[in-house]
Amino acid sequence: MTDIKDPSELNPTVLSPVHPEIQRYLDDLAGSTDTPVLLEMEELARRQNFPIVGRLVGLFLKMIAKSIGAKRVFEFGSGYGYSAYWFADAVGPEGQVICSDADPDNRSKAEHFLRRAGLWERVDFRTGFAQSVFQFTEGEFDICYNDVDKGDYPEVWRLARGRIRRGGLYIADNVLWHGRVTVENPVDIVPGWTDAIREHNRLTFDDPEFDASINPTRDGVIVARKK
Ligand SMILES: C[S@@+](CC[C@H](N)C(=O)[O-])C[C@H]1O[C@@H](n2cnc3c(N)ncnc32)[C@H](O)[C@@H]1O
Repeated sequence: MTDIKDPSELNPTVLSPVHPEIQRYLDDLAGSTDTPVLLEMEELARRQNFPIVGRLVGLFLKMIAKSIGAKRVFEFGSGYGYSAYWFADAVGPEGQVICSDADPDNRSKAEHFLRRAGLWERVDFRTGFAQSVFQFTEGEFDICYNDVDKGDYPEVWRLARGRIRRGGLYIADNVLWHGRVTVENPVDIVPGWTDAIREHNRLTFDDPEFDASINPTRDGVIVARKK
């Protein structure tokens, strides 16, 4: 999959939806949720410049997953399990989070972290192309979560939307793409990604079977509830 650096280093047009002082305040509040495993996962992201969702979005994912009583979650693009940590926490001991990632090394790291957090038993981590893994996985989901390469966002939305139960959620990260979605000719990390995200957001908002909204935390998280 495409190896991305921090987009803010690569694009002079990037915008943060949250003022830095407010961001610091929110980060400070969220510090009360520290655990040794979370701190290690976040430190690894900093060291390797790996794009995890971060603490505030993690807390948000856990809260909305719990609020609909989610028990079965599919993740497209799991990295080394940081977002899965929050979903696995939310689904409880009877629940399951099916993770997918192209890089087998990410699976090993996820096992290392999530086992220590007592969450690995709730995770079924499958290595491969996420869209194929999904097509080989049967059944409906309470939540489908999309965090793959951004050019694939419209495809993932089209795949996922029909397999979410009524009252279930479609969630995708990075839907503001560091502000590029607002710029006419953005400097893109990979040509076409901004247009793909715009198409994805439009498709999601315009779908009559879903109610959609964007939480502008970090890089924007879209949440669409199936009616
Ligand atoms: C943004 S990171 C995921 C971060 C993770 N959701 C988190 O917050 O901890 C994207 C990951 O998805 C993987 N990836 C991207 N596109 C993929 C695809 N189509 N199929 C499988 N893996 C993919 C990349 O290798 C990378 O590990």
